[in-house]
Amino acid sequence: MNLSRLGLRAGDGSDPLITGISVDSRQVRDGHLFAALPGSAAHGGEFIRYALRQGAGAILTDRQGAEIAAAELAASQAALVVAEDPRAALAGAAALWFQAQPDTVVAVTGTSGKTSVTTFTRQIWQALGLKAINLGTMGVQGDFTAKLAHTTPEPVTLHRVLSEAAASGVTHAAMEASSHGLDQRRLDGVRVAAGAFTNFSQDHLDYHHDFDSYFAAKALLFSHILEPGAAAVICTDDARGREAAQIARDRGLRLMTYGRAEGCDLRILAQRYDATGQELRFSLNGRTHLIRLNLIGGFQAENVLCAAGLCIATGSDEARVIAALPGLTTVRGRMELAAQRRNGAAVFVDYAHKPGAVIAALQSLRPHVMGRIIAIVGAGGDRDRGKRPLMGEAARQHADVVYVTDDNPRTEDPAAIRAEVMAGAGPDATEVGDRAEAILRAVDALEPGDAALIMGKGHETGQIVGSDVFPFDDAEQASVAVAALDGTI
Ligand SMILES: CC(=O)N[C@H]1[C@@H](OP(=O)(O)OP(=O)(O)OC[C@H]2O[C@@H](n3ccc(=O)[nH]c3=O)[C@H](O)[C@@H]2O)O[C@H](CO)[C@@H](O)[C@@H]1O[C@H](C)C(=O)N[C@@H](C)C(=O)N[C@H](CCC(=O)O)C(=O)O
Ligand SMILES: Nc1ncnc2c1ncn2[C@@H]1O[C@H](COP(=O)(O)OP(=O)(O)OP(=O)(O)O)[C@@H](O)[C@H]1O
Ligand SMILES: N[C@H](CCC[C@H](N)C(=O)O)C(=O)O
Ligand SMILES: [Mg+2]
Repeated sequence: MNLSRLGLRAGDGSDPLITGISVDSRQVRDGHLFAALPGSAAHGGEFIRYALRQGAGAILTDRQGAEIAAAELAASQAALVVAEDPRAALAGAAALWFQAQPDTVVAVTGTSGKTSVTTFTRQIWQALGLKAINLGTMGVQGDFTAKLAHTTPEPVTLHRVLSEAAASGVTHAAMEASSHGLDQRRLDGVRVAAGAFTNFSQDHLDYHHDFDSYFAAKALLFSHILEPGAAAVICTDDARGREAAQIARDRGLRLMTYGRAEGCDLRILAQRYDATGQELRFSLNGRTHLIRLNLIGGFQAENVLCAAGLCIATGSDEARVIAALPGLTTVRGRMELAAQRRNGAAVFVDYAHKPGAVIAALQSLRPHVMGRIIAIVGAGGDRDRGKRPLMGEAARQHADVVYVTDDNPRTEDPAAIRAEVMAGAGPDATEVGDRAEAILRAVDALEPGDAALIMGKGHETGQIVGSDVFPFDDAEQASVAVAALDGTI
């Protein structure tokens, strides 16, 4: 495909044949377009010289990138495209390069719940007989599978995956729109039929610096990505959700609100919890429905209604969507029932890895449990240290028994991390460095009616120690512990 067919124009008017697109100089091959993007650690312009050496046929960058590599560019035959916003230009080029995408793509943003909502959306579509995928933190799942390194991949990977999925017959895709992804224009070339906003709380302030710019990134889904006439499914329980809804209205989107507040199009009216799930009473456009969800945690009802809203807003039959909800199954590592003792006590695994999530996970488990909640908590190395005592404290306040253990110590001293978590967890907490042993001891302590909640790793399958990754899966360890104690799996 020629450069001009990718929506790009070289300064000297040349229009070379492009053989592929790369954002990393190390992946450049003969005739590739290399996108040299401004980065946080470096400017991609620094790598133009390597890209040229690897045979790049064209360079897409901004003015700064062109200046950095001025000498090398002058000495080369490669076409140079200087764009005001090279990330947006790259997104457009990647979309034109790969062309195909599933007919219906929806995108979900919000601090928590993106993986859950996209997974439920995919499950509903499949239940309706459609070929569907979800795409995000856990890779691509459903009727087409692939591994991903990012929640929202950069445009070349994103469009490659979308076009491969479409080629394999997938017609429906639900993707996570991370705030990094929105801010970096990774989704700009995707035709999105509906967007959703789940909720807003503290996260990623290292990147976005303050709450307003973090929100502004999320709001781009409604102000920028979705075209007028597309649908917006928004939880209006919090002030930021209401702000997003206003943006959607102003843009001429078809707004569907959900939540607990009066006036929501999809409204949670009541929930009743038991050991294996919950009964949910909700209304849709004024009509009341009562269904059973085999899902643990009050917040999953919000995620389910969001998913239902996305399906209905993109044309699925309302009655069939509602009929599919009782069949939804737990998302891997999100309040997942991992194992059960012979005495009935349950072991759950959840991806809560920040203080707010620890509180939400423990609070949402409470009404399902007659007896005690035994929490297993730890914090990752080489990450925000401030959250460690807060996570310990959250466990102390919202669980009955607390075990503090390791969670991806990475390059830090695991004992030092545990000490910081213990500072919040208090003197009654038990420190057990080895995560498998901590799980075994917690499972051993379970009495009838109790439940254990293993937090922090969710779907992860490795424990990162130094630069090594040791196979480790919380759900599997829970089963192993139950088998060791009860002689069954
Ligand atoms: C902070 C951030 O988002 N960074 C993204 C950004 O790169 P950067 O600014 O870090 O890149 P850099 O290291 O400064 O290098 C600048 C440029 O030079 C290029 N380069 C670099 C080295 C080289 O040898 N050759 C080369 O061409 C890089 O590809 C890059 O384009 O642009 C790159 C290319 O598009 C992304 O791969 C990179 O994601 C990094 C790896 C990352 O970890 N991002 C995370 C924080 C992220 O995006 N997370 C979100 C949300 C997760 C969540 O919700 O928890 C996600 O969607 O996954
Ligand atoms: N609607 C919700 N409200 C509050 N907390 C939630 C909600 N949904 C999920 N959570 C909590 O957040 C954790 C992560 O959920 P999920 O993976 O669905 O979110 P995410 O937005 O994809 O997160 P990430 O940005 O880490 O990928 C869950 O394990 C649970 O503890
Ligand atoms: N996206 C998050 C996930 C954290 C998961 C937890 N298990 C940890 O390692 O801290 C991070 O990399 O900070
Ligand atoms: Mg996610």
